[in-house]
Amino acid sequence: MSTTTSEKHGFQAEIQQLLDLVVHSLYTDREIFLRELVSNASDAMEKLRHLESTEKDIQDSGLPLEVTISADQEAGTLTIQDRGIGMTREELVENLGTIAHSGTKAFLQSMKESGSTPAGMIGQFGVGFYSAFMVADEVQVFTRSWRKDGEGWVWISDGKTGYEMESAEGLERGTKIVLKLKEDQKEYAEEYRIKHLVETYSNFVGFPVMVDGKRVNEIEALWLKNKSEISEEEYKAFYQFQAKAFDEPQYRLHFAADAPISINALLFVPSENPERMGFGKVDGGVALYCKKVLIDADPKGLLPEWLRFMKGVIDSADLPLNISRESMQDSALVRKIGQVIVKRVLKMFEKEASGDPEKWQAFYKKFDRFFKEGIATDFAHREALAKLLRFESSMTEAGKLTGLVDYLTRAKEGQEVIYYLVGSNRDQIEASPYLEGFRKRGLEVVYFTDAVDEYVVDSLGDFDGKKLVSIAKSGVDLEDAELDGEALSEEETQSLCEFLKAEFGDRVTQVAAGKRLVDSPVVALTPEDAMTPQMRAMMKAMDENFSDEVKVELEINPRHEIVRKLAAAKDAEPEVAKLVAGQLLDNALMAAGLLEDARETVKRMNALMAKALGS
Ligand SMILES: Nc1ncnc2c1ncn2[C@@H]1O[C@H](COP(=O)(O)OP(=O)(O)OP(=O)(O)O)[C@@H](O)[C@H]1O
Repeated sequence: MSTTTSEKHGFQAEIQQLLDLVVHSLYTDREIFLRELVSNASDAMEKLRHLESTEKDIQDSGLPLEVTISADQEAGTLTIQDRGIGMTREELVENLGTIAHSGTKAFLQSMKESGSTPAGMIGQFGVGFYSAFMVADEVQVFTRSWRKDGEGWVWISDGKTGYEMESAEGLERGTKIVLKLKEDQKEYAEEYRIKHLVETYSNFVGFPVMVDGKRVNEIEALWLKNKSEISEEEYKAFYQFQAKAFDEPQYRLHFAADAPISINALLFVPSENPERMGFGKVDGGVALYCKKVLIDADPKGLLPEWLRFMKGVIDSADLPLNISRESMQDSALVRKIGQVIVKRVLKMFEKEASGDPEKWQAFYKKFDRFFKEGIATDFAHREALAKLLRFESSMTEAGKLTGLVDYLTRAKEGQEVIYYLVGSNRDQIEASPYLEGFRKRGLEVVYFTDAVDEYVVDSLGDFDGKKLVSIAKSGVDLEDAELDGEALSEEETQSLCEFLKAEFGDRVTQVAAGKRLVDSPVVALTPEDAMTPQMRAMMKAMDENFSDEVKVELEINPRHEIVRKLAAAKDAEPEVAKLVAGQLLDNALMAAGLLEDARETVKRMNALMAKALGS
């Protein structure tokens, strides 16, 4: 190379400001400079590829389109070369000496006015090329345009006040950027470091990236390809590479959208849930790209927390490459992308769940907690998530699951609510007296057996306009049913209830006859505004000083033999009647999981046994 002319240029005031910011404020993320330079190189070659279809006269048209990176540890330099469109003299001045990006100008202006440097905002604008000055104290740009008549140029700057330009002979088409690394940034002249950075940030760049003669980026950006061109094997290999996984993906979502935002997404659902295997909360596994260049491997605020089990890639050409990790969460565009993705994912789940219910059930049994968490935390998608819930019910076989949509198709005409019961397992629920009246009337009851279910139902409240109603609570209205056996008269019932209420005092809020029971004499109901037994158990587990008097509503079955005999005994044998009454209440509390102190119960049982034996 022999130089002919030399010109000195001062940077535009904004560039100086920008450089100052980049060099002094972005120091924590210095390594991104390579991503920026490789991305510029790739853009320049992409542009050339476009030109090739329209222009005949292209300088050095046979050159291979690749990025070549070479490090010279002795000299302390790093060189990034591409075979893209290059730049003419005018383009050099325009592109590397002035700021075209209007957002950047506005940002700098607002910062000047406020007089501060909000750290979280810095990365929002394009630092691009200038990030080279984070690691280099001199940058040389050798470039030759694709236009045949142009000559080569070199642009040199220390990134402080301005730059020098000279014409340069003997250059081939494209751009070569030589970084003279700062004394404390020499690590970037080490081959392994550079390789690692390319693998991290530029793995899917659409041109070969060569580091010291070897291609580093081997993986194709599968998400940008047509579905029909991708085999199952390729999908699986990509998933395992991207998610660092060994299992088979369970479900897959691959789509492209142009409006309102450009999105290419390839997402996977793994087959194992590590959280269930005791690994603690997993990190998000969906990475955000802009035109094949990684922006953030785990972008906060893109997808809701409950989707953290998803893996894959979202690529949006509309994103600014330099959006910072901190500003991600505040970005309206990122939020919008997230909304589009969640909608699509939910739709995919719904389709898969109805298309192959068996597969969905098997998957759901492992991943249910995520969907439940979603219901409790993601208000906007609550209803869609509720459709995906699965559970056993009084109409399923043990071990088989059903959903709320199916529940409603089986509901009786005029049934305006969804009945459920919380318990620790199916057997315990089925043995409880609560179910009797519902079974008798053919009303389906959902069994919620997971510790978090009660909380989930509380968050959900209703589904498809139908309220979710616990059958262990008071205030459930049932129609009359044909029941066998004679019942107490209304007056007899009334008088027995009064007797029992007087006997129990404040332990019960009310004693009344009801329609829920068939085979049991009494049942304890949780008053509508009171804590449920499950909540109580949880509170007690969390706080040893927790104390709150148990209060229930007692429902009696006026057809039950014990109840009928008790009605007679309360006048004839008041002493026995009192013992029986006390025992009935304790039995009901036991069935409800609410008997907290059994000392009185045991004493009473002993007295009853003594009576039964005639002593
Ligand atoms: N390797 C290159 N070959 C050709 N032109 C380049 C090259 N690198 C940079 N340029 C030109 O310089 C301009 C400024 O680059 P810079 O990286 O600062 O911003 P950008 O690429 O436009 O935006 P951003 O990096 O924020 O996405 C580019 O738009 C491009 O025209």
